[in-house]
Amino acid sequence: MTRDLTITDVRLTPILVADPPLLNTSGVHQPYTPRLIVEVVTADGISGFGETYGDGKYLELARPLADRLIGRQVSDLGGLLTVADELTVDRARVDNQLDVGGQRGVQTADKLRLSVVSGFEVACLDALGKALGLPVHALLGGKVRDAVEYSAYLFYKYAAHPEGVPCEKDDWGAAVDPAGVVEQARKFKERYGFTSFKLKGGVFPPDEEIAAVRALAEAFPGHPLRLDPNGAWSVETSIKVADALRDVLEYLEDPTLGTHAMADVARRTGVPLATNMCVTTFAEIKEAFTQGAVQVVLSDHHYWGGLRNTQQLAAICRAFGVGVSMHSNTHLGISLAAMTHVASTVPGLHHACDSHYPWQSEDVLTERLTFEDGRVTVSDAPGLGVEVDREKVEFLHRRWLDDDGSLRDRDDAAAMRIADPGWVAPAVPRW
Ligand SMILES: O=C([O-])C(=O)C[C@H](O)[C@@H](O)C(=O)[O-]
Ligand SMILES: [Mg+2]
Repeated sequence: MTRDLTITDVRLTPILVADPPLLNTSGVHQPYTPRLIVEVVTADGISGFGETYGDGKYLELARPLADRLIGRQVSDLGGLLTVADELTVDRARVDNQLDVGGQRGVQTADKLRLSVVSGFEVACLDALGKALGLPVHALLGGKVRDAVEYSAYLFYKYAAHPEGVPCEKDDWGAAVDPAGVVEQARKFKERYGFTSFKLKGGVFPPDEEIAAVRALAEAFPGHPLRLDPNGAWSVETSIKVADALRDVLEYLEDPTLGTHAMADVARRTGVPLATNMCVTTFAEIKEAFTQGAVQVVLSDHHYWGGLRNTQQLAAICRAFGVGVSMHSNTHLGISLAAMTHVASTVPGLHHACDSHYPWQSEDVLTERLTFEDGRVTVSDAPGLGVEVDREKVEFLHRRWLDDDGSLRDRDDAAAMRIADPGWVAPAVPRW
């Protein structure tokens, strides 16, 4: 049967989703965080869904991109990138700006455009797959594994958001010391079967974080462990931590900022370094790889510009003998499905991928995706293989509409100031 793949409508729905009080080097997560749900509709009435960052700077590019897609084909993924390239980015959004509290380095117009287009690319692939009766992994060339392994993403965490702040409750408890971190890891293992553990560091002085990783190693012997302080340490501190943990770390993630500093640490410790900060664009690859600055690149289809770019990144990594895995920010089930499809197509995925999904008690799917033995099964249903619940989207959109603007742009430092009014995101390196 011939299908009409013409895009006739693109619906953009900004939402706010519950987020627990997770600590990182800039502060703490706010009780609700913005995401954007992208729905692409074809002439045949098929809807495809994607999600991406929902902060204002992304929304202001998403609308003009949506308008320019009407009349194009959902299958025209190359053209989608070309259209996105033409979007004008407000200079104030990029001049001297950091993204996600600096976790992706300096903001650029290209990074902004790629982050927006990623949600549209996934939506187009979902619609195309549904139209053709093919899963997204088949559109990407086919899966090479039936399930994708994820790691437990451990965070230092307060028991609750500050008294009086509207929020959803969670049952994870506090984790502000080694015993709390081990307890959290136990829950992750019990609930989802994860066997790799990543601790988000850069929160407490390095000796305390070394003690937490040691406690994990003792509680879970032989399990791959990672520590990620988001560049909070100097080269000398990074070397000290690497030396203290070399026998238990699978890798150290972004201990310090910048290619030269990372290369110095890698050279002087021999501990593998992973990154989602020093290599975040194709342009940064050459220098980082030739200097030996990173041994594992953590791709994130949201900011690399989609699933096809993620595959290209993986191919480049393979050519250089550099490992590849996946980074994650707060995301919902649409993105977990997208991550799982693309990860299923990447040969040589030797490290469990990151995912924040277990931290999200709310979702826009009729049925949440599940982890079995730490793995998500790759769906063979058409498109992403997930169904979006419009009532849930509407509920979370209503929350976004009702917000006075204070939660519409992620600000971990502002959230920290509610508990600690003098807080400013520390300059890095902090230690
Ligand atoms: O470096 C990383 O893995 C991240 O950037 C993940 C998240 O952004 C995490 O640090 C967070 O949300 O606080
Ligand atoms: Mg990281």
